[in-house]
Amino acid sequence: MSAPNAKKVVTFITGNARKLEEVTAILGKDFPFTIEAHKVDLPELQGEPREIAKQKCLLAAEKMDFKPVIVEDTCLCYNALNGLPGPYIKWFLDKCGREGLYKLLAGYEDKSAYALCTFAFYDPEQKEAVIFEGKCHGRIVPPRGPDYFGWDPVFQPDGYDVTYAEMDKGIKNTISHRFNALLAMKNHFLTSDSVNNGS
Ligand SMILES: O=c1[nH]c(=O)c2ncn([C@@H]3O[C@H](COP(=O)(O)OP(=O)(O)OP(=O)(O)O)[C@@H](O)[C@H]3O)c2[nH]1
Ligand SMILES: [Mg+2]
Repeated sequence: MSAPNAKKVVTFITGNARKLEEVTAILGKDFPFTIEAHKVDLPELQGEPREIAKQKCLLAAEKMDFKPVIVEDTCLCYNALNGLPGPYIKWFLDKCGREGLYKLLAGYEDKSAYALCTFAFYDPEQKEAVIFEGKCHGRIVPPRGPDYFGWDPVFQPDGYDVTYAEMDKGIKNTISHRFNALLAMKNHFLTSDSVNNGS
């Protein structure tokens, strides 16, 4: 049995170590759950971002015997392409590389884009996935900065003259799509009865 004031545990299911690093850094200590990570490569689903996150979350919950889990799905959306590559950015990055992600927009003047992060939390009491979204607007530029994380070198957030890859991690983690989605999730839990009652 856990101590009365022990934090509940929620498992973050992801196959991506970089995501986990950022989530841990952003949530810090003032999150009402203890985050445990579990590495599972979940299927890359098709469709609209919210529906993908919801289905991904239900698959993850099933694997974890319907305990509380969170998953996250990230999109990189080009305005000139009506939101594509969007949820398919993982394959575009894999097949075209970072330079290719920039060259995709060669025929378009509009280089604007947004990064979209969608978290889904499986709530065992409600038996449903609750969705939290966060965005960061910017534009697609020729790759600059270290190749540490995915498409970070080609995304330059609005208001900055450096890419995600060039900026200090501490700055990225206070303006990013992931930060904004986690802020929404954190606010939900800080006002949620089930967490505050310790039930
Ligand atoms: O430069 C980046 N900065 C970011 O902040 C970021 N967040 C995600 N990604 C990449 O975008 C694709 C999303 O696909 P994705 O959401 O399915 O992730 P994934 O399959 O790697 O992990 P997961 O699905 O097991 O959680 C994958 O290629 C990720 O590496 C990022 N790249
Ligand atoms: Mg994935």
